[in-house]
Amino acid sequence: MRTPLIAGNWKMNGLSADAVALADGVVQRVAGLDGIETVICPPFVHLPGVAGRLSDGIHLGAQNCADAGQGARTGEIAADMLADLGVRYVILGHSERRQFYGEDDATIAARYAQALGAGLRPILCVGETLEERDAGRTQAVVAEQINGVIDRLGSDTGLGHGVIAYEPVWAIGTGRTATAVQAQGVHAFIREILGERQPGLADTMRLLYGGSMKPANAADLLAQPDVDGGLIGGASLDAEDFAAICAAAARG
Ligand SMILES: O=C(CO)COP(=O)(O)O
Repeated sequence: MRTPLIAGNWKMNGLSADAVALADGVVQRVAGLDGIETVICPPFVHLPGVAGRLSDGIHLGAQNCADAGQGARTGEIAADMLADLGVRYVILGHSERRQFYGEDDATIAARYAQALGAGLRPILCVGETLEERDAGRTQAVVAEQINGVIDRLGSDTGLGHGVIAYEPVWAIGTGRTATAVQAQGVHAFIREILGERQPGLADTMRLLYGGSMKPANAADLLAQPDVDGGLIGGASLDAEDFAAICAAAARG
């Protein structure tokens, strides 16, 4: 039995007062929901402010962590610094990191290993561009992104207690969502890859869908057998919308 997980990726939004107000709004609406886990991932600088506002079942997440331990890495944040603030999850390999900051499988794997080492739960993001989907390469791209990390982690640790988020790039911030059938198809394929590469995790690892998930389409997506939750961007900036998605996950 996989507990549904709904994670809000606030991306690079909000000043400190906005972050606290949004966290309070989420806690107020989500705290009573049973049977789901909720994560909110504010920008780094708001982590301490938000940490003090959370309640049971609502965890703190970060949007990245460094590919090395503490030391000479200007501008980066080490995984143990995040754990020290009470962070439990960390988003890694988001398509915006891949696209705008050139993160590749090697750096993502190194970040993943750092996160596991600090006791964080990585949320590894994978997904194809529209061009890749149109060229029939969705499965190849997703397999390459997952295997690229597994190969570099080595077999001892593997993906550990991480989570995979399937986020088709063409659905992020576009209002264009993958249909429930499209999402389920890729999620089932990811479970097949896990079955081959990490058999112990194939049934237990949670697979999130991300890309224009909103209250109106959440129930349909979350009803799919291999969709265990969502990674929410735009709708996570509105406490009511985010809570409505959490409620859909709790009902499903
Ligand atoms: O990138 C996302 C979450 O990480 C999805 O963003 P949107 O929900 O705004 O499409």
